[in-house]
Formats: sequence, structure tokens, C-alpha cells
Amino acid sequence: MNDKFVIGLDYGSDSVRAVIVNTSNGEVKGSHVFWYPRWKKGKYCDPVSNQFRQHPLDHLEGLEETIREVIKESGVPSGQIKGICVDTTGSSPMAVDKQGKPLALSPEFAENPNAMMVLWKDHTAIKEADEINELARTWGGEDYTKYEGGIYSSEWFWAKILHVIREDEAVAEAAYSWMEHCDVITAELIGSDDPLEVKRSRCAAGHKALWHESWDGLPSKEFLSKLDPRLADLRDRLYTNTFTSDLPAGNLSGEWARKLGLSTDTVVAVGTFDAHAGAVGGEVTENTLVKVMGTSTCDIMVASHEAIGDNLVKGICGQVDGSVIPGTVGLEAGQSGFGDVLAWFKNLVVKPTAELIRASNELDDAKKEALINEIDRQLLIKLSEEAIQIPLSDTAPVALDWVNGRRTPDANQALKGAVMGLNMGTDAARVFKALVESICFGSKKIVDRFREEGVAIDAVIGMGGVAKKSKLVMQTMADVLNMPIKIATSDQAPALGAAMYASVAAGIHPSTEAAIAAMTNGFDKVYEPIPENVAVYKELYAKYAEFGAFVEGKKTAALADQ
Ligand SMILES: Nc1ncnc2c1ncn2[C@@H]1O[C@H](COP(=O)(O)OP(=O)(O)O)[C@@H](O)[C@H]1O
Ligand SMILES: O=C(CO)[C@H](O)[C@H](O)COP(=O)(O)O
Repeated sequence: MNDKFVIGLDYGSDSVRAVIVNTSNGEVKGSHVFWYPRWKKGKYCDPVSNQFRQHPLDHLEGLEETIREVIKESGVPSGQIKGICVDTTGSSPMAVDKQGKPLALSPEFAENPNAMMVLWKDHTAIKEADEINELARTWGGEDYTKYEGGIYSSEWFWAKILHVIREDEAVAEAAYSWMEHCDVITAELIGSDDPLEVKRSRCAAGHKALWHESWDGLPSKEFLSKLDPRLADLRDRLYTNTFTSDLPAGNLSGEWARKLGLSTDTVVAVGTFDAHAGAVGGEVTENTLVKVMGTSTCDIMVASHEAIGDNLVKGICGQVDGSVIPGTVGLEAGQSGFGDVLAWFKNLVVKPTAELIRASNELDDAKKEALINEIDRQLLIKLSEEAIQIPLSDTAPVALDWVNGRRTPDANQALKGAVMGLNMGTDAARVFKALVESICFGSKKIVDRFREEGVAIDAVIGMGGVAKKSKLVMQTMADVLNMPIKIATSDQAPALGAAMYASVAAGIHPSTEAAIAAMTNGFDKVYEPIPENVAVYKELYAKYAEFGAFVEGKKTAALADQ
């Protein structure tokens, strides 16, 4: 057998997943998940202040373990493994030194959260994002936000950097450059020692760093200096050109070839973001909305240059040439909180329960931890089983899905979640059901915005942890959108998409479209809307919209006296 194989790596928010894939038929010969140990302990985070940082050691340990494990599991000879591609969350930037190494890998900054990866969901930079939006609208020059939906988010590159350099003089001084997570890992694999030489991700730059070829790359130094002179200086130590992920970033370094038991002939593709790789793994085509549903949700579409023309789609996460399928325009929207909204509720119940179990004298410590882990594992399933039994006609509460702010439509990370309509009969299952409905209503707001902006949506594909794990969420989504939802077979669609990019970068397939056709894993389920549910959710959606307008301050008479 002389089949050629590639490896796709998908760095999610809680774990990194790898798959090794046969490029001739998409057969997944091995997969492995590595949960970030420091992140799992909540280190370097402060949810109350919306601070979420990750230590790069979590990522490097996961890099080595996942690749070694999938090679071992597959039994594929190293000589047949031709390429690797890395997708990560974003915008998740890190301050790096002159060699492109994250500052937190140096002893001086090893415990400093500002020297670590500022995870996409970290919203400490709301003020900075507001400044960028205000300046973009008023400075008299180019509106650099126009290809990113017209509203810059605290989740993104420049806002995060500006916040950190204001907070931490030492990091500001020591940071030679800043790199997105996907570029850091790619640079590590190819043994780069110069961040200015690394082929930076088009996807990351276009969707999160205000990059566009029409203004020669990044925003001008004049614009940046109005925010902070140090940003203007930094521009010289970032990048001008960006690259799509069907292209090679370099070859595996000798160090990593030895660590992984691979050849230095192994090509490493330019990095990308998880959702966009997921769309490729899920066979994205024009007029199809791909929903990558994990802790958050990303909604990805592709449009031909002819179809999109000069249309600037308002309030989404941007439209970028080549961010998904090179030669087409990638469109991104999404929700800052999706599975996380449900995890938040789960933790609300589990945390005090766990503390009581630990404080009790009934069980030994090992049995206590086993019981707590079982409750943590089972609670979402249990709540889902109970929620499915609640008749839709039951006046369940109405919730807003903004526990992590609102990403789209119209980013507003200052927003918070809310629930109304509680009474003495409101049990955990009813609140959970309201939260499930809220994240589906939030998805409908995005579909409505795309259509209002002239982007046709004829089909919906679901993938990611929630799509594979929750029948309740997916049926509710089909009912709320009143559209069938196809579920991608692969439970690692982003990693599969990264593998597809790797096969093109390694010269095995001639294009991303050809790689999709050859390596797709297809779909294994379709959720069809249930007409009677569609009617009920139409009314509930109107309540959700009114409640949202009220909470966001656009009070309406209908709600004001409730
Ligand atoms: N049974 C379930 N029902 C609903 N949501 C679930 C269930 N199991 C896990 N989740 C959610 O899935 C999300 C993790 O999604 P996943 O795609 O695995 O991770 P990531 O977002 O890091 O890529 C978590 O937010 C978790 O709350
Ligand atoms: O916005 C993104 C991509 O553009 C983030 O990577 C995405 O939201 C992260 O989500 P998850 O934790 O579910 O992988």
C-alpha cells in the first residue's frame, strides 16, 4: 500500500485533537484528544473579569502527544506521512520574542498571564475595541473595520494587544512581535527562529487583524499611532503578506522530525482557524451555512467574488478572500457562547454540589472525585433528557444567550445573559431548555442578518462537539431555523479540514476543492424541522428578540411594563 497520509491538528478552547487521514479516500486511521492540563485547572483565568489565558506549554505538550499517538494508533509508516496542517481558535494572539517563542516559555514570564495566549473568548479588551471602532469611524482615513463587519471585537488581535501592553509594561517591552496561535504552532513545527519570516495565516489576518490587500496589509502606522504609538512601532515587526492554508509554510524541522519519528520531507501547511478548517472538513459550498458548534459557534460560508461583489456584509466577523477555500470569499459569523452557555449552567449546579460532596464524611476521597466526575459527565445528558419531556406549550422561561457577550450580529461584548419568566415551577430542566432555545435563537439572528444583507442560505450543515453530542440542541435548531440540518459524520471535522489543506500543501491534491471531494467523510444524520414546533418557536423567537432589545437598552413598550 503506497497511500499517502496527512495529519490535521485542531486546537479547540478546551483540547487539541489530531487525526491522521488517508488522502486517497479520507479514511481516518487514528485520532487523539489532549485536554489542556493547566487550562482544565482554571489556571491564569478569571471568568468574573472575562480573563481567559492559556499557557503555551499546554499547547506544546498537546502537540507532541497527539501527533505521536495518532501515528502509533495508525501504524502508518512515517515515510507515507506527507503533510501536517494546524488550525486553532482565534483570535488568540501571543507576545513572542525575537525567535518567535511565546514570552511565557521564558522563566521571567512563566507565570504571567499577559505573556501567555490571550484566548479568543477573553473579553478584557472591551474598552480597547470601543476605541478602535470609534477611531475607525472618526479619524477621516480608511475605515479598516469595513471588511470585518464594520464592528471590531474585543475578541480580536489589535484590541487584545492594546489591552495587554497597557496593562503590563514588562510584556510590552519584551514583546518583539505578536503572533496568532495557529502561526505560533506552525512556526514551532518548521523550526522558525524569525517571526518576521513566518508565512502568516490569511484567515487569521483577514478576519481578526484588519488586514486587507487594498490597503497594503495591516492598518497604517498613522491610524495605529492614534491608538498607541507602540502599536505603530509594532507594525514594522508584524507582516505585510499573508498566505492561504493550501500553501506550505515550510518543512518539519529536524527537532520535531526526531520528536515525532517523522521525516523532514513532511510539509507543514500555513495555519488557519478552527471554524474555517471545519467548513472545509464539512464540504462547504456556496449558499451553505456551516455551523461549527463547540464552546462557541462559528458560522462559515463561501461566496464567489462575482456573487459578493462590493457588498460589505454588516455586523459579521468579516469577509476574507481565501480564508476558507482559496479563490472564494470566506464569510464568518458566530456566537461567543454556545456550548459554553450550557456548560456555564452545568457548572452552576455541579460546583456547589462537588464542594458538599468533598466536605462530607460519607465517602473516601477517591470515591468522592469519581462521584463528582460522574455528575459532571452526566448532568448535561440528564438535563437534556428531562428538557425533551417538557411540552413546548409549557410556559418555559425565555433566556438570552449572551453570557459571553454577543459576537454577531453586531458585536457587543458588554452584553450579559438574562432569563425572564421564572416561577416556583421553574426547575433546572426548564432553565436548561430556555438556554438551549436561546442559543438557537441567537443562531437565527445570524441567519436573518445574512439574508437581510443579501447572502442566500439554502442549506445548513452542523458539526462540532455540540452537534455530535446533543440531539436536543440540533432538533431545536432545525425547528427554530425551520431548515433541515445535515450533521457531518466526522467528529473531528476541523481536524479533517486541516488534513485536507495539508494534502494540497504537500502537493497530493491540486486544490482544496479536490481534497474535499477525495477526503470528505460525508454526513450521517439530518434533523428535519417539526412543523408544530416551528410554529411555537416562531412566537418564542419574537419574545427572545423583544427581550434582547430590552436588555440591550432599546426598550420597547411591549416589554417595559412586564
Ligand atoms: N450532551 C451535551 N449537550 C449539550 N452540549 C454539550 C454536551 N456535551 C458537551 N457539550 C458542549 O460541547 C462543548 C465542547 O465542544 P467541542 O467542539 O468538543 O469543543 P471546542 O469548542 O473546544 O472545539 C462544550 O461547551 C460543552 O458544554
Ligand atoms: O472565532 C473563532 C474562529 O474564528 C474561534 O476560534 C472559535 O469561536 C473558538 O470556538 P471553539 O472554542 O468552540 O473551538
